[in-house]
Amino acid sequence: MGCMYSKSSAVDDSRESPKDRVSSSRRLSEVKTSRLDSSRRENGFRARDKVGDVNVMLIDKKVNGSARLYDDQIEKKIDHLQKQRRERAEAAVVADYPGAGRVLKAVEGEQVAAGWPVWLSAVAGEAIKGWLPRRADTFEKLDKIGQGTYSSVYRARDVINNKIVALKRVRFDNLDSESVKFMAREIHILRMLDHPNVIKLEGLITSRMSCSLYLVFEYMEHDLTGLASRPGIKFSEPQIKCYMKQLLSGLDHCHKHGILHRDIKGSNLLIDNNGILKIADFGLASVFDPHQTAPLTSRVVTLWYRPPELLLGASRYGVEVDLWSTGCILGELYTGKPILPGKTEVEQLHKIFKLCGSPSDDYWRRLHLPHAAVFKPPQPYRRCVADTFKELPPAALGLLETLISVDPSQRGTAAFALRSEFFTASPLPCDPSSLPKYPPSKEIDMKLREEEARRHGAARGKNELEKKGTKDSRSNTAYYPNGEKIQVKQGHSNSSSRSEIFGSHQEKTVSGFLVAPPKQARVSKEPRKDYVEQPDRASYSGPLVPGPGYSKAGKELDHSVTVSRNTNLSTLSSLVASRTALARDKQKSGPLVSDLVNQANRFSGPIREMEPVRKQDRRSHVRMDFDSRSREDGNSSTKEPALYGCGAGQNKIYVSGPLLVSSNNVDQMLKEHDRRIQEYARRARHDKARVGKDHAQAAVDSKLVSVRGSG
Ligand SMILES: Nc1ncnc2c1ncn2[C@@H]1O[C@H](COP(=O)(O)OP(=O)(O)OP(=O)(O)O)[C@@H](O)[C@H]1O
Repeated sequence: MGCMYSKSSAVDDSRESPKDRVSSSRRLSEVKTSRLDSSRRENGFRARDKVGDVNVMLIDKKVNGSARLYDDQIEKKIDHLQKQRRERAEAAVVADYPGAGRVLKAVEGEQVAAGWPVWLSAVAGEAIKGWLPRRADTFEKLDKIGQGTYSSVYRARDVINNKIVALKRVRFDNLDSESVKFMAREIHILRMLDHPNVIKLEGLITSRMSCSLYLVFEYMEHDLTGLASRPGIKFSEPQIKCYMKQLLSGLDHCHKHGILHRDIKGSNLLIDNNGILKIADFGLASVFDPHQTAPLTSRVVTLWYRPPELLLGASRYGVEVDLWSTGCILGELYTGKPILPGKTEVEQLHKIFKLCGSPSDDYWRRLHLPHAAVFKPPQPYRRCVADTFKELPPAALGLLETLISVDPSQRGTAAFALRSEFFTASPLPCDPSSLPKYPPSKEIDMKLREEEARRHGAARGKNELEKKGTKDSRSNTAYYPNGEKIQVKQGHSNSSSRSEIFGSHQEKTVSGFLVAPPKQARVSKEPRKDYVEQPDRASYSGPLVPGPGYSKAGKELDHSVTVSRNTNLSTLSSLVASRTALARDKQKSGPLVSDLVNQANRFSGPIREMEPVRKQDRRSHVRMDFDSRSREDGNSSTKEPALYGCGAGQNKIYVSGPLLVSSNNVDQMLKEHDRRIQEYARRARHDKARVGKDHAQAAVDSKLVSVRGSG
């Protein structure tokens, strides 16, 4: 039953009163009002009709021209619409990350009672379902063993189970549900997989009040990049087969469970002391849709391992993307160096076409690739895989030919590869347990070796500066854009974490972890021998060594950086490296070609969203394209040293940001940039979602108006 109300005075508006309502005016004192929460309803009031004992809604007549009454029917309608909207939002979460999404409120309550933080349970209840969080003080952090773009990884002792584990601290913003969902997807996918060649997630460390999360993994002593870059290591054919067999078995398991890894590369293939290889880092993994209904992003897979269709912008793809990367690993294991080390997406594609032949007309017709018009080479390239890899045993070449087919449909499957002659022809794969035992070796160790060598280089540069009267020899010198010198602390990329870990002998660190006893800390403080052995290898870019191609697709930066000639570009993300090289090149060979710039900029795709960063780009441009290939083709071996060779002693890095930092910190700086770009992207997504919500709200509002009108 409804009555007329006015906020300011009694109003009789018979136009608005259906017959079944009592159309008498009512005094405001007869209703208990509360302002509706949303600003979009700033003129609306939720109210309780004390007389009729029903929920009503008041719209302030000052704005709407007349006082309106909405009876409990309309209130129900609002509730219903709001509920629908909530359900749709929840369904969207589940569709995005099937299984990783929300759980029923009751389950959420149970999870929070069990110690999970609300922000996690509310967004990713499904991913943590059935698990209890582990407490930080049941682990003793030992040392930092890995630094990913999204994470830091530590070796730690699980004091309850008395075993060594790896703790991955994932970087995300717990107040941003998109960011939490992204992280939850990794957890959810890891929980779906159970195979000896896939890393096992053993638990999660967090607490109700915590805003961070650690993933607990079985500990793996090596990664393939670190292992392969160790001085003196050359894998035998049975060993290569052994690693390849394990990689393909793990992949086969992922693919059979509908998971695409989308970042297969050496540093993500972990190896333990028993020679067991496990695929790790599912941060970019995705649930694979065999019917290809939902488009996927093409900005995945680290550049050197990225298949041509992704470089061309494909958004419908499947297991073949992982098989391409696997082919690159196979070639690399045999040749001892990356087979397609492009510095930019354009150059990457060019290298692929030069090696694998340019795609057929049928390919372009069938695949409808977004960037086809721009990157279709004007003249065809002949495939020369067999010539290039003629030293490879025939069975290995056969498998390589299949895996790096330009046409994704020719790459087969992991199961198919496992049945290939490569694994049945002599010599057979060796048993993992027969593999040699190596001292711990990780990509990070290799980076430390590089850094050490860079410091040597910096010291040489410093001597030159000292000759010119520069005094400070202990701190790195950095410059403001105006050329003013600033001092920055001598930085080791791990220094803060190391001091956190080793610097205190208190029982627990601030983060709640136990710390290693002093004795161990002392031992660990000693520089690890393998970090510094053969520092002259630092510029070595041999097998599975991270370089520009190791930057993840979504993490490529697009801002202006000029690096001195003796900065090791292998540590820069691809776009930065290319721009760096080009800026150098520009100094040497005059102006850039603007149409190539436009072409390259068109190719940068979604990064456009990050206008704040891109605005700084204008000064440097990507120069590589198919027109430049003639220069490169003609003299590729001499051109690259010209771009990337080590010149004499400049130690400054010019960045378009506020600070100019020295080369020792470039990794950290780029990582920070990467992080910020991720942040921008996340915010953009978040804003988009908010706009979506606003639209939904507007739809509700308009429905209300029409209900009101018809009422
Ligand atoms: N279970 C583990 N045992 C030992 N080391 C590990 C383990 N997991 C990861 N690491 C080390 O930490 C590094 C970073 O981990 P991971 O690749 O999972 O993080 P990420 O942030 O996704 O990194 P990336 O930017 O390379 O993708 C790895 O290259 C590896 O060396």
